[in-house]
Amino acid sequence: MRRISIETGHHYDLLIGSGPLDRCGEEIARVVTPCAAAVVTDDTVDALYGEAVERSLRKAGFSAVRIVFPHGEASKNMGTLSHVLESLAGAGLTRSDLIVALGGGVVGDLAGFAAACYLRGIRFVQIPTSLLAMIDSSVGGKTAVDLAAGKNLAGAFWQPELVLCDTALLSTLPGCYRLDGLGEMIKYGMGFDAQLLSMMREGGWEREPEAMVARCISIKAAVVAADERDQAERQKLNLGHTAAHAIERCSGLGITHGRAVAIGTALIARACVKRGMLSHEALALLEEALDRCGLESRCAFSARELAAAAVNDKKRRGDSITLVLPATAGSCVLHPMPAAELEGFFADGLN
Ligand SMILES: NC(=O)c1ccc[n+]([C@@H]2O[C@H](COP(=O)([O-])OP(=O)(O)OC[C@H]3O[C@@H](n4cnc5c(N)ncnc54)[C@H](O)[C@@H]3O)[C@@H](O)[C@H]2O)c1
Ligand SMILES: O=C(O)C(=O)C[C@@H](O)[C@H](O)[C@H](O)COP(=O)(O)O
Ligand SMILES: [Zn+2]
Repeated sequence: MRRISIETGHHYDLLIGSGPLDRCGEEIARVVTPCAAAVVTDDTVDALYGEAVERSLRKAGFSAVRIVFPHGEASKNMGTLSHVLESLAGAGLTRSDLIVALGGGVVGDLAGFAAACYLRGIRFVQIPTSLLAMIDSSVGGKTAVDLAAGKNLAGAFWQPELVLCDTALLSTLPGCYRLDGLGEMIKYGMGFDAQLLSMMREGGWEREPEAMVARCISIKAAVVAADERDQAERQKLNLGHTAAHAIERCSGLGITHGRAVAIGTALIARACVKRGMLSHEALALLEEALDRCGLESRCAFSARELAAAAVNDKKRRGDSITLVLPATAGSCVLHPMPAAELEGFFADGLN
C-alpha cells in the first residue's frame, strides 16, 4: 500500500492500494483510539460495503452505527445534513468519537461538513468509493452542502484524520460515474500536468489506473499544502468549475459534477482560444483527451443562463469574478474580470 502525506495545518496520510477496506478498522485504529464510530454513507454504497466496514470497525474495538441517506447530488443539502446531525446526536456521539465517510464525493462533502458542525467539530475519516472521491474530494478538507442558490454554498474547511483509498472498490462503480472521475482527471491534466493530459489522450487511464489515481492525488496534495484555505493557488483546482457548477444547476443536477467539469473546462478553453489566450494545439489536445475518455465537451445552455446560474460562484468578490483560465496544456492562471463580462466570455466558449 502506498502512503501519501497531506501537509495541511492538520497533517494526515492517504493510504492507497487494492484491498484495504476489509481491514479499515485496523488502519483507522492506528490514528484514532477505538471509540464510537458513525459510518455515514448512501444507500447504494451501504448495500455494497456498509457491512464490511462495520464488521472491521467492531473487530478493531470501535462500536459502530450506520447513518444512511439516498444516493445522488439531490441529497447533498441542508435536509440531509440535519438528518445526519440528528442521527449523530441520537446515537450519543461525543467529542471523542468519530465519523467515517464511506462513499463518493456527495457522502464525503456532507459527512465532512457534519463532522465540522457536530458539537462544533469532531474527527472524521474518509473512505472514498468513487473515482472522483479518490482523486479529488477526499483530499484537502473542502466540505459542503448545496443551497437552492448554488453548489457548495454552505460548508467548512475540515480535514480528516485519514483517507483510506481502496481502488478495488472501483470494480463496482458504474461507468457513468467513472466518467465523473475522468472529468476531474482531465482538469488536473489541463491545469497542472501536460504529461497526464497526453496520457489520457492515449488511453493511459485504462492501462495504468492506479498510477493515474496516485498522480492526481499528488497534484492535489501539493496544491492544498501550498494554500489550504483557497486564498490563491488552490483556486486553480477550480479550473472549469465556474461553468461546471452553472451547468449542474441549469440541468437540475441531471449533468453530474465531473461531466460538467469536463464541459466547463472545454468551454473556458474555447473562449481562451478565441481571445488569443490559448493555442489551438492545446485546445485540440484537451478535446482529444475528452473524446478518448467518452466525455462530452459541449452543453445546450445559453451564455445568459450559465452566467445567471454562476452568480454565486465563490471566486466572486463584489463586482469582480476570478476565472481560472488554461494558459497552456498543463498550466492555468487566475484571471479577475468584471462579473458583468462573464456572459460574453461564456458566449465565446459556446461557439
Ligand atoms: N470537496 C471537494 O474537494 C470536492 C472535489 C470534487 C467534487 N466534489 C463533490 O463531489 C460530488 C461528486 O462526487 P461523485 O462523483 O463521487 O458522486 P456521488 O457521491 O454521487 O457518487 C456517484 C454515484 O456512485 C455511487 N457509488 C459510489 N461509489 C461506488 C462504488 N464503489 N460502487 C458502486 N456505486 C458507487 C454512489 O452511490 C452514487 O450513486 C459533487 O457533489 C461535487 O461537488 C467535492
Ligand atoms: O479542492 C478544491 O479546492 C477544488 O476546487 C476541487 C473541486 O474539484 C471541487 O469540485 C470543489 O468542491 C469545488 O469547490 P468550490 O469552492 O468551488 O465549491
Ligand atoms: Zn470538482
